[in-house]
Amino acid sequence: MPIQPLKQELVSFLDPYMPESDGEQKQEKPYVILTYAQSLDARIAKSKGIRTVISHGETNTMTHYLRYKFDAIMLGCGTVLVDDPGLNCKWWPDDEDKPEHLAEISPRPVILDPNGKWKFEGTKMKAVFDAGDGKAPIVVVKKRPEVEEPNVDYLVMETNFTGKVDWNDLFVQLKSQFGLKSIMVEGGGIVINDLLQRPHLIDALVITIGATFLGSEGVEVSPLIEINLKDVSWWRGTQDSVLCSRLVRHS
Ligand SMILES: NC(=O)c1ccc[n+]([C@@H]2O[C@H](COP(=O)([O-])OP(=O)(O)OC[C@H]3O[C@@H](n4cnc5c(N)ncnc54)[C@H](O)[C@@H]3O)[C@@H](O)[C@H]2O)c1
Ligand SMILES: Nc1nc(=O)c(N)c(NC[C@H](O)[C@H](O)[C@H](O)COP(=O)(O)O)[nH]1
Repeated sequence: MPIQPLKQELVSFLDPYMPESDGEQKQEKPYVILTYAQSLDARIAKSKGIRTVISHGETNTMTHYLRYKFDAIMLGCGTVLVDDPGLNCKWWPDDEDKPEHLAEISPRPVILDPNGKWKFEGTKMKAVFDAGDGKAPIVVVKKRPEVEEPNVDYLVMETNFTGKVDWNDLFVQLKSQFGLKSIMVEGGGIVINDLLQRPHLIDALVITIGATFLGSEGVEVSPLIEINLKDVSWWRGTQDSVLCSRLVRHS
């Protein structure tokens, strides 16, 4: 389905929080933003197993604009198993022709799946890839699968006693092994709550706030510790608003 035109004011609103387009970024780690849509009661879905639309058409297009600007889009396996997302980019500049294949402008999906629960085959992401409209994923696993899927790259990483990989190591590996200089992390709940607690790893937040309550059974975004924001800006749309900010880093 085609997306709405991009509200032009969103370009200048987002600009201070975007990665440098070409300049060589000197740091070891890619430029990382955390971006998601939440309800007024800080829920990102009605429940773990339900794909829930929170964004208005305007902010849905904004997400595609972000996909255009970033090298990679990262999600936990909880989200890909429930939402079956395509993760490609359907937006390109008005003054450019439609790309022959949307894969050219789409970010590389990165799926966190240490226990190998998700398969590329049979997904919307695979159908999009087969049509030339999206890139094949990098899957982060703790052990290389016995049967590797065609076109998938596996990044094997150690996990700690909670089954998690070290975020800093992960970002550094994604840049050094795959050349990913910028990553937008889209969720879901476990990933967002974990990363919000690591302000030193997050370069910016882009949060859509929808005019809805999803209820206490919903997937909640609420980090264990207090997190303070700086350089805060707001954009107000027809139905939802967007907050951009940086996170205060602990000394
Ligand atoms: N509104 C939004 O913007 C938005 C965005 C994304 C997802 N969602 C919703 O979120 C829900 C899913 O969230 P969730 O919390 O169940 O799952 P999730 O997507 O956060 O995935 C969690 C899984 O990712 C892996 N993982 C997370 N951190 C890891 C780490 N550091 N190292 C290794 N593996 C790691 C683990 O296997 C973990 O079980 C769905 O309902 C989805 O619709 C909403
Ligand atoms: N920005 C945003 N607003 C929402 O209301 C919502 N539910 C998501 N959720 C993020 C989740 O990862 C989705 O599954 C993919 O964003 C879908 O991606 P596709 O359109 O299939 O490419 N994201």
